[in-house]
Amino acid sequence: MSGTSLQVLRRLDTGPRGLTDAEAAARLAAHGENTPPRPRVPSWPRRWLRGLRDPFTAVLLALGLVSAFVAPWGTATVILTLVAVGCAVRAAGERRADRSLAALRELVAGTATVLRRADDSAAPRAHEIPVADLVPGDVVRLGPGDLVPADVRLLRARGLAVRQDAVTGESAPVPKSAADLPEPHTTSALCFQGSAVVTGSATAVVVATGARTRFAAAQRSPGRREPSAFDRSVHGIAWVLVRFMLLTPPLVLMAGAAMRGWGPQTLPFAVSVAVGLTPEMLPVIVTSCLARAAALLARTRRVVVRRLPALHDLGAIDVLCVDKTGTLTQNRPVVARCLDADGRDDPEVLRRAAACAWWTLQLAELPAPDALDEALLDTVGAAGEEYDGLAALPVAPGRRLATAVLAGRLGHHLLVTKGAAEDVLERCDLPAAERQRLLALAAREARTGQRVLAVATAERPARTRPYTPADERGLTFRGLVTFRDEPAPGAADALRALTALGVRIHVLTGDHPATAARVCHELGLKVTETRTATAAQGEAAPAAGAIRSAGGAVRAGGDPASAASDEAGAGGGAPGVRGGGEHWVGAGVCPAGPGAAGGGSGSADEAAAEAGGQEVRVRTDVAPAGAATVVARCTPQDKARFVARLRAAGHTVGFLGDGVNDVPALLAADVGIAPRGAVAVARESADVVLAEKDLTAIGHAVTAGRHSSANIAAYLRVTLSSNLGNVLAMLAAGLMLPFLPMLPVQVLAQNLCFDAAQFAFAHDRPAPHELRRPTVLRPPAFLRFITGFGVLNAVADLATFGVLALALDGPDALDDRAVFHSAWFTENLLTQALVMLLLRDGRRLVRGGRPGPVGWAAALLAAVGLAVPPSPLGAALGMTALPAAYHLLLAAVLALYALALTAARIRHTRRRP
Ligand SMILES: Nc1ncnc2c1ncn2[C@@H]1O[C@H](COP(=O)(O)OP(=O)(O)OP(=O)(O)O)[C@@H](O)[C@H]1O
Repeated sequence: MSGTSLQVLRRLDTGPRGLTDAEAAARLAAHGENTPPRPRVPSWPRRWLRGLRDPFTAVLLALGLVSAFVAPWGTATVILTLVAVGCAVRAAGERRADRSLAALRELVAGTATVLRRADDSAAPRAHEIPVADLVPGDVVRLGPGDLVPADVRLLRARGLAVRQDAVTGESAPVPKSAADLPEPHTTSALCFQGSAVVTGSATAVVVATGARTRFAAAQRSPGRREPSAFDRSVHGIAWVLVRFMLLTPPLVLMAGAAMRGWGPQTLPFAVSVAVGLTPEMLPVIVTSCLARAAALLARTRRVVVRRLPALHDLGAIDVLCVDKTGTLTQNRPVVARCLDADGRDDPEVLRRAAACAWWTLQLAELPAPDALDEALLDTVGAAGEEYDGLAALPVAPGRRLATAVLAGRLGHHLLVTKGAAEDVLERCDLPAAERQRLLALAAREARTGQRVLAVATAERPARTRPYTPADERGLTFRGLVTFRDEPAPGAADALRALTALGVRIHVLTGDHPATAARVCHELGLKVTETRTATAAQGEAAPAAGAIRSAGGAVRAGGDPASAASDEAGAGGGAPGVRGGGEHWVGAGVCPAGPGAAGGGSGSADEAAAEAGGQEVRVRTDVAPAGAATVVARCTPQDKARFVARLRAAGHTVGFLGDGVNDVPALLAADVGIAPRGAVAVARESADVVLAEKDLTAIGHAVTAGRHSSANIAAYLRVTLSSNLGNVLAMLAAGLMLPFLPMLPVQVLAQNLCFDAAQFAFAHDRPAPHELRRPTVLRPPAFLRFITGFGVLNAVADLATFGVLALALDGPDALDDRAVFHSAWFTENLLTQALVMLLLRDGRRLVRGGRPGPVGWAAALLAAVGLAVPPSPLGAALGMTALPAAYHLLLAAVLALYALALTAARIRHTRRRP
């Protein structure tokens, strides 16, 4: 919307004081709710067609089409039916999952701060209202972490920068200003729905809502992240198999041609064998497993999984990085003490800090005070009213201090600065020794677990030129204010549960290291290492920041033994600050929970980082399993870099954070998790959102992720080793026999039965030990497993036939093709049923006296295997009834196979680390 801000206000029939309640209600009725346009629900055919993009289904389709041209219609029909049914089941699963997620999104819908008046004469008041209730003409306030709730025209803005990639695709923050500029530049005064406020604050008038916003027109989702752990492993396995599948038909063809010359059925048989190898139900079973678990989590724990594969990644995480304030603590600080430079109580320090908070709040027009400012104002009241506020330089991501410029004595301005002790003292005129002493004083307070702000002032000659951070120099130190912030309820239990699940905790915080270490201690985490991450040059260079100690002393390689002795030096395990605070390097943390082992003996799992040309080695695996590390004074980029390094070192990393500072790390992690109460942009960036306060839901979500991953893994293990065994046996038999070991249609029918039985895996319950550690599908280990068991399966198949052929009527029986085909069909389904039961990795066959879903499915599969050959369906498929003696021998052979399978599995389990 073009024009000056005044013209825009007039056109919208509103004013800078906002609408009255009655006007807003009338406009809501006229314009409708400000609900973001619902993502277009794909139609059934579209969903169905999307299923064809899956590599297995695509290969299957190609094989179906080939056989339509070269084979009898039966083969092509069975293959194409498989494709059609697979796509339909998958589309139905996705639709169900989408519906339950859409309903859940309501649970985490956002709010906006709007100025409304009771009637024309009343003063405007800031209200927090649901975003859906905004109307054109409303005046809203925006602050860091907010998602712009509608298309707005800025009326006033301070230091505002927004990320508007959801609308325009540009991912770098864009500066915005309220200035009335000529036509081509007016977009700098517009912010679009779906943009995220990175820094600064603003007051703006709503110009468009709902379907009339730019976001509705663009319908773009925020920038995609790189493939997750889940995508990586499933794709890894899928592509190996697809290659193998593509190789199978030529191999079968060549073998067949060599043995029997080209026959009319050789090509269809080759195609069927390739189909037999395909785990075509993989996408369907993956979707069903994940969708079921996500729906259950939402219902029972109110955990919203916004991206289904994130559930698998949750099950795979071995490291969870958490921020402290608002996640491990309540972020409801209360002023505890105010002290002067000598550590004596001094209420004047508190009054100055509160004056700074008051005027920052007024002048920066933040929609809500920052929690520390709120605590100051709660204690002192409107402390700044005796001054006149002139300018404010608020806190921003990567900037740990705030300054208010007040009118001082005649002809002078008074700068009041409060912020992180290191950052404020760095800007004070002080001898180095005095600075060290004051840092030690701050560290002493922090060691009690309190949050600490330093306060400083400066008097300057009055001027009209605007103030910038460069003016925060030559300050006079006034004292410290400390705050208590209680641990979040449930945080200790949640950490204990995660530790018991084998997840290591790293605390990444913007706060003082000693405060963070103390909070960890109170939550039952024993600190094994604490580091300080500092941006190279304060707030000016967050991008160049690297993890290093505050005093510049780099903790190179972090020797675990020295971490342990640091800890002793800091007071027998109590986390603490040594050497006056600034050279705070390392004390350690170890969880007090199960699996905790003191000290640190991790292997040298290191990642390197460049810091201003200087190579800094950062240990990512210092502590033993379950132990925690604290990295303090992190900028948002430090947090993201730490997460990225852990991922590069092979960990699957979750990040739990609630603030605008946490957004880069939420996006950098395999799984971003936002707690209830997180700012809108953090919720929007997260894969998983907790709708309840209770952090213990994370442990349940991790278990749910492991549950579904374990089922997917069991399905893959069973189906792939069985399919591979069958294909190998068929290839070998094809070379030995003068006829095809099975007719193509029989191969496909048997495959169809097995596929149907596999659905039981979506409903299975994994063995308890599978839920106790991260579940990662590692393609190489996986492929080794299926090759080993596949070969065993093939040997069993061939041995069975050798024995049976000899024991029945001698080698001549092989001439009876129908008997051979029927025997193979039955044997195949029975061995597949056995594999389903025995390769499930320690799961019980029977629970509470009843077989589980996989038990029932295996029984049904075996029954089909026995019943089909003598039935009319069997006759239609070219099979015949088998002699009774065959069944007796088959039972004996199957018993031997079951023994061999169990022995091999036990051996495999023992060898596994
Ligand atoms: N309103 C404020 N005024 C002055 N300084 C502040 C204010 N809020 C925060 N700070 C300073 O900035 C530091 C970093 O704040 P930031 O929001 O990055 O992290 P945090 O809230 O302390 O911790 P976490 O990263 O765990 O959420 C704080 O420790 C404090 O020293």
